[in-house]
Amino acid sequence: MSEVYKRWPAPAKLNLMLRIVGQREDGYHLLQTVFQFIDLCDWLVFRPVNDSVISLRNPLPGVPEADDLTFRAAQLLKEETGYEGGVVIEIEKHLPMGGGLGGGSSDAATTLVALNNLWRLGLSRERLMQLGLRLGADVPIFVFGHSAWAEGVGEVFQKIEVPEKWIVVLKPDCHVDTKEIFSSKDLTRDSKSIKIADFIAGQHQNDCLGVVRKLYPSVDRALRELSIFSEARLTGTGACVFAQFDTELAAKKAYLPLSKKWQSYLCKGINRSPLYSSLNGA
Ligand SMILES: C[C@](O)(CO)[C@H](O)COP(=O)(O)OP(=O)(O)OC[C@H]1O[C@@H](n2ccc(N)nc2=O)[C@H](O)[C@@H]1O
Ligand SMILES: Nc1ncnc2c1ncn2[C@@H]1O[C@H](COP(=O)(O)OP(=O)(O)OP(=O)(O)O)[C@@H](O)[C@H]1O
Repeated sequence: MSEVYKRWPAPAKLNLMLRIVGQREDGYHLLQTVFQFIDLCDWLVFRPVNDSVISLRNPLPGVPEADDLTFRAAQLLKEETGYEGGVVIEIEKHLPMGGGLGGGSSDAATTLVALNNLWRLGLSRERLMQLGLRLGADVPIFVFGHSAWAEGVGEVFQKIEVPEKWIVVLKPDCHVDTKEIFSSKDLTRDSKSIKIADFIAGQHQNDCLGVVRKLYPSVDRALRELSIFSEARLTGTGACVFAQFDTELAAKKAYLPLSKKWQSYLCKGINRSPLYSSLNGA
């Protein structure tokens, strides 16, 4: 009989606002952003093996195994701890790639948290966040596991509670390159810092919006079509755009017509990552 292994969730995130307030000497940008998760997830399975090899059961099309963030996260854990075992990783991919929903980063964070548990490594959440940052700026929030006001390059967190609204996400048919947006000469890099209270009062600006709209006309179209129903925003550097709704009914009224034309998702904002409910039930 084949063994049944646990499935670990890797949720998507949204940036409910994003301000660029400076730039470090290494080129990375200093941000103020608000992260919230949505109940749309990739699912990962980790099967222990008797040798020391890390492998992917079903590598993602177009992503060489050694570049996959789950592979790199597992390898980093082995390097850091000297752990000698291996693992086969299986990814059930649902999150669109290059959509600004942080799918690859979330897969990496789930790998760090799950293998820390399965391999009994005993690393603290703080340490896993530091390791995650070496894989990408968006990895630490998924290890943190709670909605947050974030500063630094997006890795210094303060827990916040954000209304858990219904959300419609549209994925325009393009892949936005985060690096390209952050290297644009037209990017606003000197926004004034604001306070959490300003965000709560309605400051939802995303400083990447102007550059992304100009370079990617389909993002511009998605924003215009979604804004007929509610305030439409860009997550991260895109390509995904989203709008919040107070009721499921209102969200469906937007989702139904838009989903005929756009790759779209009807989901809910969540303040606690399902990764930790999964860990506690491990
Ligand atoms: C835009 C956000 O999605 C907001 O959550 C993230 O800051 C991006 O996070 P990410 O996709 O994990 O990005 P990384 O893979 O670390 O970085 C991609 C590229 O974006 C630029 N980058 C990223 C994050 C940051 N705070 N400043 C930057 O300038 C860097 O040129 C970097 O080479
Ligand atoms: N497990 C993975 N899942 C998705 N992409 C991965 C993975 N591992 C590596 N990648 C690479 O990372 C790139 C970005 O993918 P991802 O889905 O994380 O984009 P994103 O949602 O725009 O991320 P972010 O919001 O962090 O910029 C992909 O095009 C792919 O080449």
